[in-house]
Amino acid sequence: MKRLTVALGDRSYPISIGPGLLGQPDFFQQAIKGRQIMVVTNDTVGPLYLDTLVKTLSAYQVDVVTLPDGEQYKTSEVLDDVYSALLEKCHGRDTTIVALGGGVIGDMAGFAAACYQRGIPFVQVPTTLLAQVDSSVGGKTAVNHRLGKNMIGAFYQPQSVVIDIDCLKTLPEREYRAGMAEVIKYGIIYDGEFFTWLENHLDALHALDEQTITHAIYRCCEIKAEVVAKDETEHGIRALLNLGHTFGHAIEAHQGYGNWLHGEAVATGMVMAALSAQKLGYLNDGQVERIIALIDQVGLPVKPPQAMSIDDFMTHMMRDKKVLNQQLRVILPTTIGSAIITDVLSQADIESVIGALRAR
Ligand SMILES: NC(=O)c1ccc[n+]([C@@H]2O[C@H](COP(=O)([O-])OP(=O)(O)OC[C@H]3O[C@@H](n4cnc5c(N)ncnc54)[C@H](O)[C@@H]3O)[C@@H](O)[C@H]2O)c1
Ligand SMILES: O=C(O)C(=O)C[C@@H](O)[C@H](O)[C@H](O)COP(=O)(O)O
Ligand SMILES: [Zn+2]
Repeated sequence: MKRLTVALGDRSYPISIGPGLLGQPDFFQQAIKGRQIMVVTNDTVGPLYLDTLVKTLSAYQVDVVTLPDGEQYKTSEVLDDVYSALLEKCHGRDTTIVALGGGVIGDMAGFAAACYQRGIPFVQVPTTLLAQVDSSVGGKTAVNHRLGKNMIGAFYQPQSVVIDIDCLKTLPEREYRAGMAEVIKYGIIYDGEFFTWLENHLDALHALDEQTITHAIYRCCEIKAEVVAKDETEHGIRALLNLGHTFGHAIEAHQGYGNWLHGEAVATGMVMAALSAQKLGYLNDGQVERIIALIDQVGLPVKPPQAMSIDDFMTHMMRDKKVLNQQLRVILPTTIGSAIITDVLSQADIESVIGALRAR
């Protein structure tokens, strides 16, 4: 078992990573103060892991709300079901919400916890690779709006993150690949050695070799914890975690939520960012090819959707949360292992990047 801390003063919390944690009461008891729990899950993850979790939480009064599965249900309307379940069962401010699922459930349950009775505690139990390496850590919670990703939300930190790596054994292949996009992101923005390590360990990672996958999850959480501790509400370095997301969120919203998975859209977005960086002279040809090769080897898309025009991209990108004074700002790598936020990328640059990728 490995443990990390997200250091945020009196709101600091642990991240525990290991096999079988879902069945171990200790990891929950340390974080849960009251007697009541509301587990938020979905109709795919519930049948797989709810029984184990409820048994583990047998010292508490546990209620469950099961949401429909999918990015298209990450909405204010569906979130209302969580509030209804809490009210119907008379949950008060001492209730803890436990988010059992991937990033969609974690983001929604976290936002419900931030809002219900103006804030109740919550615990993240991420069950996808993407949620284990990224979304369960750092306190970004949200739902989508039809006009933009994660547009309604709050920064609200969990009490604890419990990562049971055994959950990955039931994860569909496509979801594993989507999670790898965020793993690769950490290598590009923060740790060139980790990027090289990924290039050399793809097979062991894919086989879910325990030591290898634990190392990858640990390193991603370590980087995220360090970044979030320095800049919890994204006024500086935290924006780097958004590499590929300005392009990626545009793809997700334009294609219809759930048609491109978040990780798939971010993968293509990172390729677009790499080509943009090459165009501006930040990355050389060899670095760009390494980024594209790793993303491609994992089986992630490297080209934007054929039907998406430059205007489609710009419409969505100008609503991105990093836009400042109506000026587009994107994250671009400056080498493999570091990145910057910049406002110098023009619409013409982006158009030429899209053209170059389509011609490949
Ligand atoms: N808050 C953040 O910092 C942050 C970071 C990255 C992504 N996100 C958000 O996370 C979401 C994407 O998360 P995701 O990739 O986990 O998608 P997801 O939550 O939709 O889960 C992917 C699929 O896998 C299923 N699933 C989950 N765990 C499983 C398991 N162990 N076995 C079998 N099936 C399982 C789910 O039911 C779903 O069908 C997006 O909404 C994205 O915006 C948030
Ligand atoms: O934690 C962060 O900060 C991130 O940007 C992580 C991203 O992987 C994640 O997709 C996040 O939800 C995007 O945030 P948004 O502010 O662009 O909606
Ligand atoms: Zn993301």
